[in-house]
Parts: sequence; structure tokens; C-alpha cells
Amino acid sequence: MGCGTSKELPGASKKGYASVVQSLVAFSKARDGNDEPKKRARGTWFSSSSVKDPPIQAPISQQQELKDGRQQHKVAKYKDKFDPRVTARYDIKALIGRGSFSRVVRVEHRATRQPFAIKMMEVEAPEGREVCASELAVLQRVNHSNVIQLIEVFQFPQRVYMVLELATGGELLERVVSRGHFTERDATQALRMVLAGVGYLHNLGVTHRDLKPENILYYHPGADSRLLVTDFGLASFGSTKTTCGTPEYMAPEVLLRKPYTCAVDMWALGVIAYIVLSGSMPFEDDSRTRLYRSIVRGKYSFHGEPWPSVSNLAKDFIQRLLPLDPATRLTADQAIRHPWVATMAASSSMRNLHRSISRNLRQRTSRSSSRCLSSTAASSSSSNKLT
Ligand SMILES: Nc1ncnc2c1ncn2[C@@H]1O[C@H](COP(=O)(O)OP(=O)(O)OP(=O)(O)O)[C@@H](O)[C@H]1O
Repeated sequence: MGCGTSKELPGASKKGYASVVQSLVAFSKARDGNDEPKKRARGTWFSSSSVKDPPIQAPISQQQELKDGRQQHKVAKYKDKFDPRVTARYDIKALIGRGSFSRVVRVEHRATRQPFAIKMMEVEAPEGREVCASELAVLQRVNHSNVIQLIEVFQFPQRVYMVLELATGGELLERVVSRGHFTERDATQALRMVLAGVGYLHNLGVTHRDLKPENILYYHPGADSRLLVTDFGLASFGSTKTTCGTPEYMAPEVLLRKPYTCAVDMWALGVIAYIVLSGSMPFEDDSRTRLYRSIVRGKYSFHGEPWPSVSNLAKDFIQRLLPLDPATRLTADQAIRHPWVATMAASSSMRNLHRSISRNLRQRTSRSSSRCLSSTAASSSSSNKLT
């Protein structure tokens, strides 16, 4: 696909860490003994001003009616946009989210009442068409318990509708935050599932190219849920050279515009492992130039909390995913056999890293949401993703 222009896509800045901050706010309220109803914890309370200074509120029943009314209005709006051949089969229930060229809704199969997600993609413009083609090319070939499953596709000239398995368990980092207790063992459990999915993709010759915590979803809210790798809009087959991805997760060879392979996904997994264990990013800077410089120099450290409490084996795992030379990076099959993962951190301390992770995530998100707010004010079409 045409990823070489470094074009900034609209919309991506709205997501990511912002959703984690919402969970954090809700979670800390719950922990502080605030007995707000649980349903608020997953969600909708958001601007920092409303957290500091809540408006006078209508009684709960009225609030619920208002919410239901708004939801119904939204659903009706999205139903109108859906082709009747799709709505004849699937009943649209709610909007889950939006992507650069897509809307994702929760639906119910009319005959079986089974829930699914439908990703509706606009394919009139060439960019949307390319993203959709990449995504479909992968989804039509995959069948693995740690990769989102395509159920069926409806293709029309202007829109493509992908019926997908519905993931209801939230994003990887949301779960880390909401569980209240998080150890290295928990991190290895999550990473094993992601590595299984990514290893499967690599064995098929697929490079995801946009691995990040927001694209890793839990199938259901239960503790035993599997993790699913999602969002194949930037995926490619074989080696390639186009510059695309999300800056903080991009491997040095991508930034240096060298031909690259699926080892770029392993770099991104190193970044993800670092975040999952610490709540902070290995490479981060407000300036893209400085960010890219630190990535191409492989300049990151294990300073600050909670790193002194993290085992050397866990650090070794990360270091083996983040060497500058892609040829020396662990493959997915090797990473899953790394002693830290294979033993599920058996020799590491069972120390609860949750407090430090949450604090670091919260600090990072408040920094990035204030940046995000000011950049949204300056330009409503900014994005973090390069394609
Ligand atoms: N199968 C699914 N089940 C549940 N939620 C999903 C599913 N697929 C996508 N989502 C959610 O829907 C939202 C939109 O996802 P989508 O893949 O369309 O775009 P995106 O990846 O968020 O953005 P972009 O296209 O810019 O990368 C995200 O919050 C994503 O987590």
C-alpha cells in the first residue's frame, strides 16, 4: 500500500492513551472508596474539568433516559449509513468506535442473536481502499485464537462491511490498569498470547506493521480471556520498504527507510513489553525529530520506577527485542521460548507493579492529552499515525 508519503491521517489522536486515562480516573475513584456505579468505570466521564468539578446532575433515572435517548439517536444515525442488505442480516446495536476510514459497530445476527462487530470502511477514496484491501487480504487468510476472526464480508463500491468476532474485554493496557494488581507473571501471560498470534502471522508471511497496545484487545472481560491482535490496515506480505506505523513503535530500519521484514513487529513488541511492565515508553519525545533520533540510536533506559523491582530476565527479554540490528532481534518463535516467557517469570519476584505502572500511565496520558487538546484546537485533522 502507499505508505511512503508520511501523510498524517485524521482521527488517530483521539484514541490510545486517552481511553486508558479514563479507566485510570474511574479506577482510582473506585479505589478511593467512591461508590459510583460500576458502569461509569468503563466509561463515559471524561474531560478533566468534569472530574474536578462535576456539574449538578439530574436524577439517575433521568440521566439513564437521556443516555438511552442519545444512544438510540446515534444508532439510528449509523443504521441509515448501513446498506439494507447488511441490516437485513445484522441488527445494529451501538457504535464502538471510529478509525481513520472506518466505523465499528456492535451488531447482533438477526437469526442467531449472536453478537459481532462490523467494521464499515469507506472505500471510495484511494487511501481508504488501500487500507481496506490490506486488512481484507490478511483477514481472509487467518484463523488463530489470538488473531481477530473475520466472519463474513459485504463488498459494495463505496463501502465494505467486515463482520468480525466481537471483542468485549477492552484494550491490553485498560486491563492492566483495571485489575489493580499486576506482576511480571501477568505480563508474561499477556505477552505469550500476543506472541502466539504474531508468530502465526509471521509464519504466514504477514507483517502487522502497527502493533501497539490499542490494537491488542481482550475477547471478553473475564480473567481467562484470550488476547486478540487486531487492525490489519497497514499489514503487508513479505519484506517491504514503505514508511508507516505509529511513530513511538516504529523500528529503526523503518525510520531509516531500509528494506525491512517482520522483525519490525518484534521491535514493536519490545516497546509494548516495556510499556506493559512500566507504564512508560522507551522512546518518547514531543519532538518527532528527537523521537526518531533516539529510536535510530536505540537510546532507552531502565531508569525510574518500577524498573528497580523488575527482574533482569524481563529486562533481558526487552533488550533482545530492541537491538538496532533486526537480524539479531528475537523472532516470535524465539521470544515465546525466552526463559522469562517460557517459565512465566517463575524466578522473578511476584511484586505488584500496578501502582507504578498506573502512575506512569497517568502522568504520560495527562501530558499527551493536554498536547492533544492544544493540537486539536490548532488543527482538527492531526494524527499520530504515518501511512
Ligand atoms: N472486532 C472488534 N471488537 C471490538 N472492538 C473493535 C473491534 N475492531 C475494532 N474495534 C474497536 O473499534 C475502534 C475503531 O477501530 P478501527 O480498527 O476501525 O480503527 P482504529 O484502529 O482505532 O483507527 P485507525 O484506522 O486510525 O488505525 C477501536 O476502538 C477498536 O478497538
